[in-house]
Amino acid sequence: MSAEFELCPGRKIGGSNPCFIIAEIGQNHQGDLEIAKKMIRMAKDCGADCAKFQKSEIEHRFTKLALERLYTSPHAWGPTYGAHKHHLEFSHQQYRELQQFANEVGIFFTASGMDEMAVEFLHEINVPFFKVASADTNNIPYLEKTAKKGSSHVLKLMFWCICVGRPMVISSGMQSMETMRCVYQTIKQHNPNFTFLQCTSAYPLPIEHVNLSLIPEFQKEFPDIPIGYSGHEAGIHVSVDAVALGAKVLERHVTLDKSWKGSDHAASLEPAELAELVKAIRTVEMAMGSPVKQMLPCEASCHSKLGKSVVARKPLKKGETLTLDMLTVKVAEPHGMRPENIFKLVCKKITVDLEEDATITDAMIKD
Ligand SMILES: CC(=O)N[C@H](C=O)[C@@H](O)[C@H](O)[C@H](O)COP(=O)(O)O
Ligand SMILES: C=C(OP(=O)(O)O)C(=O)O
Repeated sequence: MSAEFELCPGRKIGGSNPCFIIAEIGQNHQGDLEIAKKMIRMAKDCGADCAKFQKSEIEHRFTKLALERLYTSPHAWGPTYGAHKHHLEFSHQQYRELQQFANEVGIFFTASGMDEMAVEFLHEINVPFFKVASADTNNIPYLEKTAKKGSSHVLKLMFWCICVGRPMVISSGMQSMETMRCVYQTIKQHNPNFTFLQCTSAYPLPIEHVNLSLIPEFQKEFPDIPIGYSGHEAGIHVSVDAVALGAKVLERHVTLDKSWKGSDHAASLEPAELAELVKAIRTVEMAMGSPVKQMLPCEASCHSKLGKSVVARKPLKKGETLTLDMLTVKVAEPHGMRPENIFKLVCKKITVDLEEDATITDAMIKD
């Protein structure tokens, strides 16, 4: 069972807690605040736990030349990458409005801080946890500063004031396991509460590069943190499988319409798919059930109709010493000794006369 911690007020992840589902609105709002609000409401209506955005302080995230780069993609919102990114970026005031809206709707609200200044802002508005996008996962100075950020959960004990780090959800796209080990060591020094998400950063992600088997591998490498999955493949099935393999956090891009302009829409889930995904995850979690193998009360009726017992293969005389060829296994009436115990009867004495097919019970046996 993986470690658990409180990711958002009153909501733990890891252990046997339900998978925490993040609806990644990202930049699928097209730069339109009203669409962003519709998407927050949609995420809530579909049963997601959290609505997430991507916050950049553009001049801190990109170099001048990167912003001046021509962006000729059909998904471009401007002639240069800078113009494109500015079109998609909400202001601080707009973020506060979205946060307030999410609060009213009743869904957790956060964003990936796409640079250190963005993290400062998210800290200021008191998001419940920091999401580290894959592109920053090997940005060690950023990780150190982010991990050190105190949270609103400040415990005041007499003269002591203990700051518990704001939890972190860290994606692993474009990274190696060696880098992830270094990330683990970096974060762990400052913040005990974090999770790694298996992620491959391709949009849409070809199924052969999903590598779900990395979920148990991550869990082996880092047994004391919960592991999750950030998926960019089309459809919902792989994400449900990720949960069956132990993902305790699941992040998927969401959209109001996959055909819209924008790099992420094609690999995103429309509302009906998100609702189906949430339902399927809750179903598979229930189906994962218990690791203890035993006959369950719900199997009693099947067992009573078709469960087998040890019976006499031929007529037996009171006092006879049993050998294996005197016994067989059948669906019998009444039920008797369980078949797995048949070998224990060999060399024991039968204390009653029995007809062929008669059920053998414990009470009929003597050493
Ligand atoms: C790696 C990373 O940050 N990926 C993000 C999260 O998955 C994406 O949402 C990008 O922001 C998006 O694909 C960028 O698209 P464009 O370049 O058209 O603005
Ligand atoms: C890029 C992001 O996520 P991921 O790396 O998980 O795709 C993000 O959270 O902005």
